[in-house]
Amino acid sequence: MSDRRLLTSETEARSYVESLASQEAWEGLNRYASLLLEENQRQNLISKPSEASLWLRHIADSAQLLEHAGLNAPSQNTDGPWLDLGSGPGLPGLIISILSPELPVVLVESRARRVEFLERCISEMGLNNCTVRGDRLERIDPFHAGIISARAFAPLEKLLSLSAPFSTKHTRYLLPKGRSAAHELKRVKAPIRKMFHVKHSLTDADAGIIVSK
Ligand SMILES: C[S@@+](CC[C@H](N)C(=O)[O-])C[C@H]1O[C@@H](n2cnc3c(N)ncnc32)[C@H](O)[C@@H]1O
Repeated sequence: MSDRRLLTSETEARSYVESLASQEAWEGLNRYASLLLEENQRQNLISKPSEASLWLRHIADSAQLLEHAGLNAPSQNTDGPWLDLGSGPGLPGLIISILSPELPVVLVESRARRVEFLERCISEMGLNNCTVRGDRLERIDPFHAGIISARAFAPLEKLLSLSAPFSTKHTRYLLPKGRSAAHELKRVKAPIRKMFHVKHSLTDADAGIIVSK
């Protein structure tokens, strides 16, 4: 455990994210951080205590998914878009779309005020690769996603069942599950369990990301 990479401060988190970003993306992420903090005064997008560690707790925590996306691997099917379920304020989907402007990203979010915020961010930052579906996932006509992410969306079994119409055998799941990752994976049936493993999170020594093999 001790040799694991771990980000422990806002400064480290910002440097980490900057290392993944082009100049344009870095400016976009800083703009997003301002918009998010401003909007958080009007609606509850992130917890108030986590505002002070926005880059560590939310932005770096989202950005690290790119390390597990396998986007440069020839075997990775990127025919379908990156689909982010229950995006809330755009975590992680909007962060991914800012960092990867060539990658089509679809955000699904059911709450109208959150959808309005996502649409405003997309418009103000000119994110041509990102679209929002403002509805419950269950009501959206299925399409095939290359990658499916979901952060704080639903328990694993429910998440897999809701997202099944959007996945193929090539779809990669990236599911930041906080401190419950290993426990959640243990609780699902063996055939499903074998399709996933848990990667360490860079932002919390006890947190994990459930990733499909
Ligand atoms: C706990 S929040 C997490 C938001 C964000 N992913 C994050 O990490 O901050 C879960 C979000 O999923 C949305 N949501 C819950 N069930 C949904 C569904 N069936 N379809 C679409 N969105 C849903 C909620 O409105 C909420 O914004």
